[in-house]
Amino acid sequence: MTAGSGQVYVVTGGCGFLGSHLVRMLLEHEKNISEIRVFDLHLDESLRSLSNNRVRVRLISGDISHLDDVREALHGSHLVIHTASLVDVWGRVPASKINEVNVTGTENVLQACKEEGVQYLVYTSSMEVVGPNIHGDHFYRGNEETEYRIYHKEPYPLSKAKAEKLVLEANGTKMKGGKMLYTCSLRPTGIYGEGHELMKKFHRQGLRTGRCMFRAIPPAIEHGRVYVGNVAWMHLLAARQLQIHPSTLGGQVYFCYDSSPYKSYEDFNMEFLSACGFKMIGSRPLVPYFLLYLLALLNTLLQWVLHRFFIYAPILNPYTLAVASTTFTVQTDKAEKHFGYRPLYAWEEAKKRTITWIKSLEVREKDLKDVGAKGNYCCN
Ligand SMILES: NC(=O)C1=CN([C@@H]2O[C@H](COP(=O)(O)OP(=O)(O)OC[C@H]3O[C@@H](n4cnc5c(N)ncnc54)[C@H](O)[C@@H]3O)[C@@H](O)[C@H]2O)C=CC1
Ligand SMILES: CC(C)[C@@H](O)CC[C@@H](C)[C@H]1CC[C@H]2[C@@H]3[C@H](O)CC4=CC(=O)CC[C@]4(C)[C@H]3CC[C@]12C
Repeated sequence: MTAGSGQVYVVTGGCGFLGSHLVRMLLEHEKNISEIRVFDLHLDESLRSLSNNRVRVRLISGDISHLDDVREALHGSHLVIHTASLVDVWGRVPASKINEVNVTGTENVLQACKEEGVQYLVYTSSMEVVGPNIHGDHFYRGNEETEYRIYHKEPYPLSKAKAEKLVLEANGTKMKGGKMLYTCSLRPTGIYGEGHELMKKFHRQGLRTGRCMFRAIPPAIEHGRVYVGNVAWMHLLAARQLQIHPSTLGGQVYFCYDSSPYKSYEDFNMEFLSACGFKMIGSRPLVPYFLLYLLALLNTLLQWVLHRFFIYAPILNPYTLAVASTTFTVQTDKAEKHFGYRPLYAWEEAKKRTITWIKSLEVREKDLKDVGAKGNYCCN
């Protein structure tokens, strides 16, 4: 296929953790495309060099909350994978901003699809549109049909739920020229893998405490996790099959899953960190839940007191504690039944890749320290 004869895909948020894996996945495994438009507010120039003689990677700087930016990016494209989002459960950004990006941004993508005649939209939703809720209702090995007491108060899950609803309601919309808009929504559980910012934070924290991690959550609390490469693979397959079987995938939601083991969030992270010399202190939580909750409340108070001076957004707050303390795991094969999804990466491969990446962080930290030390020496 000569360059230019294939389809044009748009990946919103394509410079992010999932987005960048998705761009690489499309380049490697999608033969029907000639251009990948990477639409993002913060461009990663290294993606531009991924272009090859078959596929052009075109970086487009823009704000998803600005309709004109989105319209321009989608003009002439064939399909959109919409992953751009403000992923914040720590109070780093105001609720209004989260809503502006995650909800208004999604409205803009839908509006631009209709105006530009883009027929296919795959939306990156989240497990959070379901739960866990803050009442501690466990979601144990649930699927897309499992009844659950959905209760949202936090801006992020609220915004993802609103956005997903808009996407699903837009499925079947008639567009100019008699074309139809087809949409589907993918719900990853906690994504892990190369480039995961939160894992970097846990790793840095652990380095500061002599590679000791202190257990805060009972090991029996399971949290669903899915490898970023498999999430990207599922997006690619959903995008491909939405075009071939729009009546099957259109208007549907699919949890993203693979063979990653069911473990507590902390124990799952230790699958990688223990290979880097870290150890978990405590076979059960070192402090009682009420003390953790008081600490979480204190963090919220400090965030409020300090917010005029700087953004204080620690990992632990009442919401993250509630989520971490409530089982949420999925067991489903809906994506396999509907569009033949099977994980591209087995657990052992996903684990190996993630460990290799974390070890590369250590090399980088050491190099930075060495440069710092030399730098200090030179300045003495
Ligand atoms: N990280 C996780 O564990 C999970 C993430 N998700 C979803 O996956 C998607 C990707 O998440 P991550 O890769 O983790 O986040 P990320 O923060 O690494 O990537 C999001 C991207 O969106 C871009 N973006 C933010 N605001 C924008 C705006 N106004 N205009 C244009 N681009 C903008 C950011 O620059 C970033 O590149 C999101 O939709 C998130 O809700 C779902 C489940 C779990
Ligand atoms: C400090 C300890 C209590 C520690 O165990 C806290 C872990 C906590 C920061 C994470 C536990 C569960 C995570 C969330 C979950 O994976 C679902 C998510 C889906 C998304 O779409 C975005 C990220 C997140 C909200 C994720 C965030 C981090 C946790 C709350």
